[in-house]
Amino acid sequence: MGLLVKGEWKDKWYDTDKSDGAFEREDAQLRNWITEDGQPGPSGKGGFAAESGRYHLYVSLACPWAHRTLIFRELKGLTEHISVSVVSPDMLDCGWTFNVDEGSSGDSLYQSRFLHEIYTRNKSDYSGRVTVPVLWDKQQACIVSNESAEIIRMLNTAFNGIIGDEQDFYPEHLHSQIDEINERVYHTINNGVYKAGFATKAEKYEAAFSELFDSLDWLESRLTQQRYLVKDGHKSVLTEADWRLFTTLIRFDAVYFGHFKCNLKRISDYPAIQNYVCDLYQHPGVAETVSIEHIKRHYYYSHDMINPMRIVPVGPELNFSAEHNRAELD
Ligand SMILES: N[C@@H](CCC(=O)N[C@@H](CS)C(=O)NCC(=O)O)C(=O)O
Repeated sequence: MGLLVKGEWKDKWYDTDKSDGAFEREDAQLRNWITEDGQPGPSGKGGFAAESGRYHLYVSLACPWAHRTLIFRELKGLTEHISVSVVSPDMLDCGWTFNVDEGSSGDSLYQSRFLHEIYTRNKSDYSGRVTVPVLWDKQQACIVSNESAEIIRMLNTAFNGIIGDEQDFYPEHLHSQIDEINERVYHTINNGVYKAGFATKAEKYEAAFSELFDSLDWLESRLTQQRYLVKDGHKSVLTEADWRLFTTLIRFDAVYFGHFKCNLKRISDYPAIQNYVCDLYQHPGVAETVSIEHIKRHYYYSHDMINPMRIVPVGPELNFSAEHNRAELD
């Protein structure tokens, strides 16, 4: 694990000293948008028009943030239009690598060895963390974005004219409801598990732990009443809020419960949430984006600060293909 400082790779773990033992996630720096006609999006510069075959995603199958982008690529029928490279699950001294022997697909564009080469190809003196996902423009040979929350919004709409798909996971009239749920889910669940797992002081871990399980209780009661998180009139509808939550829930029992010490309850102890995960997992195209093997290997093997012997647990038994009762709910 490390970062780039003026284009030079430095092997360095997260610095929690400056925040008294709390893990604080850095904001993504590269924030351009693909739009239908290449006009600038809400941030960054323009010139990134939606085109078939022009863009490439660098992802890790282990990473919950990258996972969102793979799900949207599937849901929106973009697999033929946006190519993908998968990094190795092992993220050690050199950061994310394209080591094929360890399960990477290799870098089909530049045959790079390390993901940090993609960041310096974009900007030779880049300083910052080298994270997945990365959305790459093959035409201009540069990074469009390294912020998953924004990449999924681009995939949701920018390519509609090309693919003829109008499914909208962030409909205008539901923005405020979706944003409000995303806010709580992000801070207490998506990033909450990391705040618990990467804390270096007990009180910071305990604070994240209690917020996390308060939010899971809130979700259990909400999902007992309704199929999806957001209501549109009487019925709930599937939105990006569900997909953003899903990528954390699917990793929970395999990794966060043990490795990040989020062990008050497993997801399988919450009947409604467990069925909800199965429901989303069984949505067409989604199971293909889930690799429990990469997920377990990445966290347990890469974070030697937390698991110095790098032994990857064999269990638990997981069955996301089980029957669920969710279709009966509003
Ligand atoms: N804001 C980013 C966060 C991405 C992120 O933190 N990815 C992790 C993998 S789960 C990563 O690449 N970490 C490497 C590092 O922090 O050095 C997003 O959502 O796209």
